[in-house]
Amino acid sequence: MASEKLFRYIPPFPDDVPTTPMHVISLQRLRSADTTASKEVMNACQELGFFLLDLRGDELGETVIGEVDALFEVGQKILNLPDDVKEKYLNDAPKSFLGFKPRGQAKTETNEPDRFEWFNLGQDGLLGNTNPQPLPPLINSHNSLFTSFLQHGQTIVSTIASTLATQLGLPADTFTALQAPHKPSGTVIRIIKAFASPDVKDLRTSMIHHTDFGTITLLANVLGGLQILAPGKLPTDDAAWSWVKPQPGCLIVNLGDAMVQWSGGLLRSNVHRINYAPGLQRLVDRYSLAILVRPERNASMKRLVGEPVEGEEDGEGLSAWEWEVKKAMALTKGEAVMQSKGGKAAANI
Ligand SMILES: O=C(O)CCC(=O)C(=O)O
Ligand SMILES: [Fe+2]
Repeated sequence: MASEKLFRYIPPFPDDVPTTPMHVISLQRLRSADTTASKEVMNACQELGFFLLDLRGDELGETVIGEVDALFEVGQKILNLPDDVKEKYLNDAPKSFLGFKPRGQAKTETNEPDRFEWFNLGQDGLLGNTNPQPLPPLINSHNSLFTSFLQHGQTIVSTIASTLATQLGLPADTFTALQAPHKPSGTVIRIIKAFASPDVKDLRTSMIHHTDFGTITLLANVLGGLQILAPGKLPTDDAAWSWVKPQPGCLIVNLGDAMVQWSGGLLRSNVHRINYAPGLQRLVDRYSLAILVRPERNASMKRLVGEPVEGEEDGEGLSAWEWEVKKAMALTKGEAVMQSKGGKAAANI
């Protein structure tokens, strides 16, 4: 997450909206294998599938805070490039999700066009795993910043993944070995612009509710707008949604479906969405930044804990790439049920 600095120039997050209670876990304590912090990560990943990671006071964390600040500035410029530049780097969905996604390419739950744009910058091109991704000069000129942010983010992801493996009684490198940054994968850095919602008659979702496909997502928010669905509730239940209040110096961490699959349902990927920003925050455009880590293409999606359960989705025999294509196809055919997966009911935090 960004430093205090970026929070100074935005309308305040209101104090009269329901917010999601979340564990705040210190990166410094996690990196020194602190038992309490490790158990707390495990609990958060079973109960909600989301937690806040406090980067402050850790050398790597402080570096990432600086990189997030710099990337928020660049990201805003990238997402405001003229349309004729963006058109040259459009994604080729569903074949490839790299590049710009224009506003309205997907639908919201009311079947209306979505209200966000994004740019997906692939890890493979950045780290030389494949040919470079065609990039606008504005991104190319910041290649080293994007690359170091990605590498630092991957170090954080690997700390979380090893903590979870150890907590599950597996060898520490169980998950990290399946998502090595130098092996081809669908891992991306994503910058998002969710448009302001000035019209009170048109307060609706920007990005439809979903779970992330991959393993671990690191997310930097400054403005509100991200909402989490309470475990056990239906997305159609308005009262079941609460807002995430962004905290300076903290990243939002959430697990994706691949971690649920590998852990045989012990870990949780929770439904979330981008709604309009709360209070006066809805009057300004909202930018966010994420690293969405996916398993390497050839990784096995076999569950590593417990036995397959009849009737439950099973990746046995599938590679990560085949598993992702199967999921993407189900999504486009409207067959996918966007519901939280795995985990156990939340205790009071
Ligand atoms: O921008 C955000 O706060 C969330 C974005 C998100 O959920 C996603 O890109 O998968
Ligand atoms: Fe997401």
